[in-house]
Amino acid sequence: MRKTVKDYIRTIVDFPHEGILFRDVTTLFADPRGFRMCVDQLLAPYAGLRIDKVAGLEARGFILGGAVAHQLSTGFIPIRKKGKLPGATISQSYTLEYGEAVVEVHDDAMQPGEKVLLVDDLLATGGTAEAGIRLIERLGAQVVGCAFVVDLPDLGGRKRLEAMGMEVHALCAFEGL
Ligand SMILES: O=P(O)(O)OC[C@H]1O[C@H](OP(=O)(O)OP(=O)(O)O)[C@H](O)[C@@H]1O
Ligand SMILES: Nc1ncnc2[nH]cnc12
Repeated sequence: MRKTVKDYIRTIVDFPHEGILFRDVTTLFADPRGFRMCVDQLLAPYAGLRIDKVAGLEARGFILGGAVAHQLSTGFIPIRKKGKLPGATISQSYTLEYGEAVVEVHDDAMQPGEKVLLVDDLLATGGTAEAGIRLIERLGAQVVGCAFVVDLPDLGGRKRLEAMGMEVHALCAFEGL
């Protein structure tokens, strides 16, 4: 039987903490057929739509977002952890399992009215993606979709983003944490 995207994803038990099943996409990215399938499936719903920019969330969203932007012939915008971008930025804080984190984008990375596709490898609580969406919207651009390889539905991220009016696309789901 032909392998699906999900078949290429490796699960590491107890990383980074005991009790966590870490869904490791490096094995998907390392396989030429797997990586191509994954990028093709991520962008398929958006073929024919106007997309001005693809935004990727650090770090694994950069690998996917760059490939998707290349395929769609758009620019790529990195949304980075605090302190990494060299130009003037706007910042958005979000909640992690323990404490808070901050993501940033260059304040001239998008223009008002531009249509942006947000890409990341995995949707868990949705905190990271929500922070990315808020940054894009604060620049006056519009998020036309949020595309992920993996959804962890038990952590509620999809519901959280859909409650914000977002269109969420994920290639596969893993039940449990
Ligand atoms: O939906 P959430 O609960 O916000 O979790 C999802 C985020 O967590 C992971 O990144 P991580 O924060 O581990 O950063 P990294 O990619 O830099 O390792 C993943 O790549 C997503 O960006
Ligand atoms: N279970 C998980 N596997 C990989 N990345 C994650 N980010 C948050 N939860 C994760």
